[in-house]
Amino acid sequence: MSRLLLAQSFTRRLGQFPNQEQKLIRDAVMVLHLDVIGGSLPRPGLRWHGLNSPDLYSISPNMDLRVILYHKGQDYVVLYADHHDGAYAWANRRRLEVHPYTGAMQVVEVQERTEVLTHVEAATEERVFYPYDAPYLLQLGVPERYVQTVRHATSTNAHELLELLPEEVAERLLGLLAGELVVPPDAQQGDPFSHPDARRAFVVADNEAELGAALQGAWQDWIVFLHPSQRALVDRTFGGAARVTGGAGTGKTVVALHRAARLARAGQRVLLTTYSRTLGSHLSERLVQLVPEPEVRDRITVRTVHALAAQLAGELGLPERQPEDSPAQLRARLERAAREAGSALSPEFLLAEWRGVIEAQGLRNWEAYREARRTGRGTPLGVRQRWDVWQVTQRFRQGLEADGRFTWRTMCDAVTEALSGRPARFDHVIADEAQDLGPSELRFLLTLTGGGTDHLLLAMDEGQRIYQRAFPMKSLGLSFQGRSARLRLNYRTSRQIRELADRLLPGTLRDADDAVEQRLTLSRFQGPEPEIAGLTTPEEEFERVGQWLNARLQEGLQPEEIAVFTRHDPATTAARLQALTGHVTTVVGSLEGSGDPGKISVSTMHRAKGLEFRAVAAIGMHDQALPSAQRLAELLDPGDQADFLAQERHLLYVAATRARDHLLLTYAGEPSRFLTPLVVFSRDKS
Ligand SMILES: Nc1ncnc2c1ncn2[C@@H]1O[C@H](COP(=O)(O)OP(=O)(O)OP(=O)(O)O)[C@@H](O)[C@H]1O
Repeated sequence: MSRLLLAQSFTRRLGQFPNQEQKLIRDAVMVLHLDVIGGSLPRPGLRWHGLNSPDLYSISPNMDLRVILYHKGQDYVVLYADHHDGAYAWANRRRLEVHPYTGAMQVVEVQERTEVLTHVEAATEERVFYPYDAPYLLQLGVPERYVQTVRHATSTNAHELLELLPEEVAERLLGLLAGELVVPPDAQQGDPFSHPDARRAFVVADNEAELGAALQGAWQDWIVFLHPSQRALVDRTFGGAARVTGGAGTGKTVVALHRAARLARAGQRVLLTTYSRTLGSHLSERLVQLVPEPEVRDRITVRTVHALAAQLAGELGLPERQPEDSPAQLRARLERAAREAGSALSPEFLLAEWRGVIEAQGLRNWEAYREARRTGRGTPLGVRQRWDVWQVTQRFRQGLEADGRFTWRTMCDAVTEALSGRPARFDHVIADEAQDLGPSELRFLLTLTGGGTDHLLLAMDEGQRIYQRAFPMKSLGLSFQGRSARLRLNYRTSRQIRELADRLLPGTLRDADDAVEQRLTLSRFQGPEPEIAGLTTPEEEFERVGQWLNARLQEGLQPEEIAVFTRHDPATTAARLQALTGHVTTVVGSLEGSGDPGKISVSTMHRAKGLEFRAVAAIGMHDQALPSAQRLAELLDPGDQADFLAQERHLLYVAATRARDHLLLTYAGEPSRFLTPLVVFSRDKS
């Protein structure tokens, strides 16, 4: 029986047409579906037409539009749509081939670049894949016609070559570049479209309703076309706590969502959690799209760690208290406690000791603190000084309790204690942005599950740690040996923006457990070069950002597709930009209204986490603001300073990688020290 499949290259392209053209294309595909399923040939009105490339055909929704199809035997695959010339140019460069080893159907790009790459082989340059023999590369899914080209690729052209290859193959080769052992996928006989590699690129439209939904845009890429390495993480039984890592935009949140959905469909109780409120609401919205069945969604609780701790504190009957967690509030309290205890220790030092050692390790008595390891703290402390710290922090703790207050971590600790010995609340906990969860939060999450198989999955990126000092997970008894995977394909950010942002971080990151990660990633599309603008005065800087925003809007971007981030004071930034551009409406602070039609989002860089926009401007990136000079001046301990600087650097990485197509970074006066190497990089490039 005949069947109709849709390729990701088609669904992705369809969304880019204006509504009227989308409708024409949709109608033509629906008609084709009727004919195909009915067992007849495409009706003459579709103007079915064979092309030069083997097994490729076109149909014509009107005089100009063309839909490109593959047809062989019983299979019809809708591959692409475009205006006349664009469609045929696309088809001329494409072949659909069953891979001779894996058995998966692949869309292979054939074009002059392949030949160019074979010839640019410079005698002096190392050929990065040369150590791997042709049969192994073939087993990895490299299309046969590319095997020799891959073997001759050099470090200069390897990335360009990877962009031409099917995504799953590119990701495996990136793994080789990162020095990993890459296991070939299973070879599969039979239906070439059902191989896991092919399910990345093609989906069968089983019935008319499903096809209709797909064509209306309900089949979003991240819902339907999971990448094989994402799917493997969604489906895998880990047999213990597991971790998925990956740079910004590599689909960690998507994996977390799909895994939650899969487990809930199997009848399990799942907690899907994260640190920040903005990401929490983003997760809820996406879950509704991914899981239409309310009875399945009911088994998934989406809540931030702190909101859940507060809710459980209420349910468990713990004394009612209010959060008090801002550094300024806590410093003021510590200052008071030090005065009362007659201690000369600075509030800043005490706060770092409280946060980084006492709270972090959940220390409840003097003996434990006296013996505690103070990893990462720069100033050594003798017993006498430790006693001094302990006296002050105990006073501080009692003061908080007496005033009916809690810090979020003491709240998590209290709930963890109250939960001990009670039945597990969830079968699985999946935590996104887990690099920002501290030991108290993780201990709390661990007590929520019964510790069964797959009880915990952490999705995280060391390079985006902006709140939390790194700490060894093994101190909580967590090890991810053999249960850790890294995602390498960036779906969000253009190559140009990612390359710039990647320069903010070292190529290799080491976490507090001494696990080393190569950060190599690959973007799937290209875009305009990001801009860095150095101005003389803040007025000129605002002027420049205003012009840039206007230009984006004139290009056709919707205001809700644009965001402006700033280190401090988004309210003022929003007001000034609105006054300058006239038509900009602002959403300030919490970003809760982000994505509202007609509004450009303006927020702090901290609130940017987990979000994405087509265009992003980061304003005020001068050296007094980033790193925050005021906060830096308060830190006396070298360990605290190093931590703070790393977090501020990560903040710029987070802000820059929210952008999909357009990025502008501006400063007036002296550029941020983190920006300087990027300025040099962009200058060299242009
Ligand atoms: N398999 C896929 N196919 C197409 N798009 C995808 C796929 N997986 C993820 N995406 C898209 O890529 C973007 C980034 O995904 P996601 O937010 O999951 O990444 P992330 O690794 O959690 O990013 P960050 O760490 O920066 O928050 C999203 O727009 C998502 O829809």
